[in-house]
Amino acid sequence: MRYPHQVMRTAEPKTLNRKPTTAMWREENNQLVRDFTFADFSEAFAFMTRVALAAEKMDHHPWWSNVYNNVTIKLTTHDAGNTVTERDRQLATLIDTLVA
Ligand SMILES: C[C@H](O)[C@H](O)[C@H]1CNC2=NC(N)=NC(=O)C2=N1
Repeated sequence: MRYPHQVMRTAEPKTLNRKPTTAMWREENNQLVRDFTFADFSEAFAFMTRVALAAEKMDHHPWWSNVYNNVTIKLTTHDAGNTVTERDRQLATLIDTLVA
């Protein structure tokens, strides 16, 4: 049986468990770069929301761009003169767990 609040629910958050079709991180111009392609904008933006919360917790923030279902993330440490540091590698690893 369904309770009223269940009837009101919208679609299941299927977005959060789906694997994107991506290559892994590459190092390019002193940045760790990874491109992600999702099924649609909702999936891409759900992913970005999760990354944003994780980044804020780490106090380490991505450069990123989003066009519809594509997200590109570039990680570098501006406190270290825009070089790749352990903090970038940690955030990359964390981001990987959010799409796994
Ligand atoms: C003051 C603050 O902790 C720093 O500016 C943090 C915030 N987020 C950051 N993010 C990134 N990508 N590089 C940094 O050097 C950095 N530094």
